[in-house]
Amino acid sequence: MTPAARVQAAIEILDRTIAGDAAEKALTNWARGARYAGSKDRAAVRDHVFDTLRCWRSSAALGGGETGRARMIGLLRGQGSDLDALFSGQGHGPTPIDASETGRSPEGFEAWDVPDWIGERLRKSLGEGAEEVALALRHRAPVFLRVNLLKADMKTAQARLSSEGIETEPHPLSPTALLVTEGARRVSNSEAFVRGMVELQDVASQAVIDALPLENAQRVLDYCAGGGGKSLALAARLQEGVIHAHDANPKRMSDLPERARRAGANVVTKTRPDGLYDLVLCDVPCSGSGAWRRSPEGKWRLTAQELGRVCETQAQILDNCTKLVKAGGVLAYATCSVLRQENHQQVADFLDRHDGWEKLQERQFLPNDGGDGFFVAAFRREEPAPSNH
Ligand SMILES: C[S@@+](CC[C@H](N)C(=O)[O-])C[C@H]1O[C@@H](n2cnc3c(N)ncnc32)[C@H](O)[C@@H]1O
Repeated sequence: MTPAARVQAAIEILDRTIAGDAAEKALTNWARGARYAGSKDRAAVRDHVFDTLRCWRSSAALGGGETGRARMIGLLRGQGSDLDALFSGQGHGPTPIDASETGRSPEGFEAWDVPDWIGERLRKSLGEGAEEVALALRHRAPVFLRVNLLKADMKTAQARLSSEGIETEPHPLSPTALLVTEGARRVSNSEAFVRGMVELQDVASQAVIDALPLENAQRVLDYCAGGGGKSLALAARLQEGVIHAHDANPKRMSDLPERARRAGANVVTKTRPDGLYDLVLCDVPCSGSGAWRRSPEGKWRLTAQELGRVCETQAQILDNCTKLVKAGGVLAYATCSVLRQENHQQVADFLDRHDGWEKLQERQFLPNDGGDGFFVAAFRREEPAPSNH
């Protein structure tokens, strides 16, 4: 496909998303009907679509309209691309741009590429830092790997990846993280990956696990395990002992036993928690605002009501999990959000609702630190006072 034909394909896919299809579905349907498209074409079309979704408001302003075509013009205009070459009307490319498609500079929250109400929440949550975070979320997320210390050390994993054309460098946010600088698309078929030496995992997600006080922990519960990314990272940090992985929707854990086998990790899936634990991690459902670089549609779909509902679920999960922690044990709370309401506010509300818990730490990671936006907090359950009898 020519660069212009890729742009035309992206325009059609964006129009499908405007009509209501999820972008992934629209991309899959397009790829099924486009047998002529090679892997590089598919990757380029996908990049156009997701770049536009990240910059949905600014691209509409710059492109002078709300259609797939207008947004694509706006995106490319903002990137400084040669619009005349791409919109020449030749071959399978889009028709030339006419005088009505001029556009204007985006302003205020339009330029931040967030809905107004989210812009306000970001300001309340992050103050002066809000704009930098919003602007970071307009860009593609880097690819990070976690070196699985159960199978390899950092140097061995890096050398192995390099021999397969995947270049990496360590990242200061986590001692197990490698930033992929070349060959990211080769990772999932590489020997290093297939043999469990590395996992795909965001650096801040790794840093959340690094932050947990796991010394002396024998029994650990990952209460919202999902696909199990954090369960596997927990298992790699735990010297001895077992990780129980649980999820309200157990189907989400269906690949976890195979992933754990490949990683050599002691992770057992559980439909119900089993007894009391030294540490319970609640990696709760959230707005996903810290990960909007990867899932940009969430940025435009989230509503204030939905955020309110998610916050209620987060508080309920924390409350339920208090019953699962041993005296002296730790309850940990994590989100991939940058919104105060889901993070510091939940911590403050939890401490208001529950006696007998001491806050050990809370930390916010921001997308401009390199990884996704994440938040982690930990509370220790106080030991009962010794009786005088
Ligand atoms: C943020 S995701 C977990 C991601 C996962 N820990 C990882 O690192 O890959 C949140 C998970 O919580 C689960 N969940 C939602 N409500 C829950 C509840 N009330 N109890 C337990 N899990 C719940 C969802 O099914 C989802 O898999």
